[in-house]
Parts: sequence; structure tokens; C-alpha cells
Amino acid sequence: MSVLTLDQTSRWYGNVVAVNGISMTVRPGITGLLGPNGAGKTTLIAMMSGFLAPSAGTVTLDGTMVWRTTSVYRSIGLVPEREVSFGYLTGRQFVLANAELHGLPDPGAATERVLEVVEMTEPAARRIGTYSKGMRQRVKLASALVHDPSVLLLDEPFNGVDPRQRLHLMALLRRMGAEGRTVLFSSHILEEVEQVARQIEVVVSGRHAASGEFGEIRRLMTDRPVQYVVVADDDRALASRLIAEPSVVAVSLRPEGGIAVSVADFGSFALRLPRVARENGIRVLELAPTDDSLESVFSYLVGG
Ligand SMILES: Nc1ncnc2c1ncn2[C@@H]1O[C@H](COP(=O)(O)OP(=O)(O)OP(=O)(O)O)[C@@H](O)[C@H]1O
Repeated sequence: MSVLTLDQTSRWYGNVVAVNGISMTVRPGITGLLGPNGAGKTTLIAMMSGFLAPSAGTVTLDGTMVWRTTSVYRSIGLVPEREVSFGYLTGRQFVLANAELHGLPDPGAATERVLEVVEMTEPAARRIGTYSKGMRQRVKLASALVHDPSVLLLDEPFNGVDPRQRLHLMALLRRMGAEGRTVLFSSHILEEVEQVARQIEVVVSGRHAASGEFGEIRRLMTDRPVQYVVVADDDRALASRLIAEPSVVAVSLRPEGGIAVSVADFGSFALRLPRVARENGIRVLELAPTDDSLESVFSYLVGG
């Protein structure tokens, strides 16, 4: 069992606090680390993989401190967000170099094994500089897996990858999770995390905002009141009807036209709005959310 534990872990750069007292446990299977840009995901992953020392608190793997413990590094594979900068090497040479750095007994065999896992055996003879984004991602994954680690950490692995390669990568991660590895990947896209992760950890502004199964996180995110703008051919008449609806929290007429509606339960509001309008002979011309950015969802989760 490989369990990563963060205990009150913080990291600051000068006076920028990138990670602020986060405690979490990452178990075997797939965990999604979800948060907007700049939330501290890269910094967290760097501490989990032993590349960065926590400024305070600890990161341990099965009870052993990760930072500066070489034996622990042997159990961890990291797929960083940045591109492989050795475009002049072939995929095979790159993976082999990593196998040799790990001091594996048979680096050649380990390289072939892992190239096959990521289905890159054939293109591995070509230079990395000629690869597509998805192929580069797979070669990075191969080099992270070459020493057969029980923990696999991936920083934004789906960024810029085309849909077909994305499905392939998701299938690979699922396989790693099913094999009992502890897999954690970061993303700022909820739908991406939803498709692969069993467990989700949400970070916002360096803080741990929520933790749970996908359904619980989705509920937290969708049950919050959301603001919509509704434009009708008679805004005032519609506003007076909408305020009577249980799914509606607040209604106001906007000076520029339309109605600002704060909705607690979008599902029932979406069903009721056309009926209310029809029953009163009002035509709805437009319905649009006003604060549905991921950032606003995240700040709701941290009570901001
Ligand atoms: N080396 C550094 N020096 C100073 N500040 C840094 C450094 N690295 C990160 N930061 C700051 O720490 C905060 C968290 O950054 P981090 O890269 O960990 O977030 P992230 O969630 O991975 O975001 P992104 O997805 O945009 O990379 C940001 O405010 C960032 O500007």
C-alpha cells in the first residue's frame, strides 16, 4: 500500500504563500487534484515527488518523509507539466537515459516494457522533436514509469492533448489505478477529473477547499445559488411571477434591461421558467448564467 500523507504542509516563496497548511491523504487508486490556475497544484506535486522541501509541515509516503529520502524516490514517478527539452533524442533514448539514471539492473528491457505500456514502441525510434503533443505526453509517462513506481504523480497531463489522445491517456491512468498504484493528477477542469478520478481534492489559493467522491464535490458545486439573467418581452411581469417560485432566492430588474435571478436549485428553475412564462403569456427571449466561471465556483467552495 502506498499512501501519501500531507500534514499541515505549507510552502512559501519569499512572501508568496503558494501552499497554506494543507492536510490530505492520497490512497491507491486515482485521485484528481482540482483547482484554478495558480492554486498551488504544481507546488504541491513538487513537494509530493520530493523535488521541493515543504517550508512547514510534512509530506510522507507510508510514514517515511519524502524530502531527501532516496529510497522513497524509487517508489515515485513524476510526469511534470513542462515539455521534455531534449527534442533531439529519440523517445527510446530519452526513456533509456531515465532507466539508467535509476540504476535499473536491465535498463534496456525496462525501457521496452514501458514503451509498450504507453504504445510508443514504434515511434520511439523517432526524435521527440517530431512528436505530437499526445506522443510527447506518453513518452514523459513512459520515463516516469520506467522504474515501476507505486506512486504516479502527473501535473496537468491532459493540457493541450487532442481528444483521441486524451481518451487513450485516461484509459492508461485507469489501468494504473486498477493495478493498485497511487495515481494523482492535477487539472483545472472539473469534467476532466470527473471522467477518471474516484477521489477529488480541491485546492484554491493554496488552501484545501474540499475533499470527497466526485458526486459530493459536484453537489457542492451545483447546489450553490447561481445568478442568471433572464430577458423577456415583459420583464416586470415575469419578475413578479418568478419571486413566487421556491427555486428562486432573489429577483431584481436590471437598469440595462432583463432580470437578475438568483437561483438555489437550477434543475427545478429550468423546468419551471418556461411553464411560468407560458401560463402568463410572457415570452422568454434569453437565459444566461452570469457567474458560472470555475473561479466563482471555487471561491464559493472556500467561502470567498
Ligand atoms: N518559484 C516561484 N517563486 C515565486 N512564486 C512562485 C514560484 N512558483 C510558484 N509561485 C507562486 O505560487 C502560487 C502557486 O503556484 P503553482 O504553480 O503551484 O500553482 P498551480 O495551481 O500549479 O497553477 P498553474 O496551473 O497555473 O501552474 C502562484 O501564486 C505562483 O505565482
